[in-house]
Amino acid sequence: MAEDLLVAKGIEVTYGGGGLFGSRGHKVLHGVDLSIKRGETIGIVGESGSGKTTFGCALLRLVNTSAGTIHFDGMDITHLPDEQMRPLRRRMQMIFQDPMASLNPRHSIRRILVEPLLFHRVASNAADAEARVMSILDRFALPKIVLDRNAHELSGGQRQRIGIARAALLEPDFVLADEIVSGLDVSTQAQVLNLLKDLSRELGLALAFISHDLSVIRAVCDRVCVMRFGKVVEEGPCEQVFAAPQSGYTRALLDAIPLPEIDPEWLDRETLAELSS
Ligand SMILES: Nc1ncnc2c1ncn2[C@@H]1O[C@H](COP(=O)(O)OP(=O)(O)OP(=O)(O)O)[C@@H](O)[C@H]1O
Repeated sequence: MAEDLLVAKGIEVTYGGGGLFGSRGHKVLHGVDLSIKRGETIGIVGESGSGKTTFGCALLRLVNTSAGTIHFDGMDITHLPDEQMRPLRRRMQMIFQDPMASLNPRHSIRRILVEPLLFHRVASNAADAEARVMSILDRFALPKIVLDRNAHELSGGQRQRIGIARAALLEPDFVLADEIVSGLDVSTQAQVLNLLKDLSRELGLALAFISHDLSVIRAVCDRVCVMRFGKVVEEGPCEQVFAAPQSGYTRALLDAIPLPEIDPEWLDRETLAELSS
């Protein structure tokens, strides 16, 4: 059985607090436990405000935790100082819902893809970086011309693929994808999800997929973790949770979804080819 890559135990996060009047702040995570194995894809689902993004950010050490522990690849990173976190940053990538917000609008796509490769020393020199970028463009079915464009000159689906390519180029062990397909039309969603699934399989990377859309989670994830009010109310293999949810909240979430927009069938290549022909 694959080993745990990321293990979070008893995570608590409080926003605000302190200040002039000594406010206690707003506690949004109340002891969240989750472990993710190498090569595993886990979906984190729950209504708006349930704490999904906060939890994802806590896993990546992007927000401070007030209690709990986070282990990455066997190392306790809960309070690791920034300079010791830096080499781990390459291995823990995040892909955002709005790629426009994460792709510098003043930089060409070439620069956006090449610079992190040199910064993190994944590529040994500029020529090596360029070669790696070229091969991922092919892999992601992106035309070479996008390299000379800026993010606002691309389509939403292309931008999202660039966001994924930038993360994948760094050869991470863990990728957190936060609502990355919610702004895309259904067939583009399927293409983006397909790419991520393939990458996770090929690179053996662990993928945490935050979505409020249960059909997306069901289409791509091995396991699902259902959150409500900053706690995990249910967690287990997707098939099991979708077929026989144990918590009333999960049942309510499932009952509330309309017929799935993304049929898992859509994720096979032949269907995709049919769609795009
Ligand atoms: N930087 C912040 N400062 C203060 N409160 C915050 C901050 N970020 C999030 N919150 C609050 O924390 C709670 C959880 O927010 P979070 O974004 O983690 O939930 P979510 O489940 O990801 O929601 P959504 O699906 O709408 O993105 C919400 O009440 C939100 O208002």
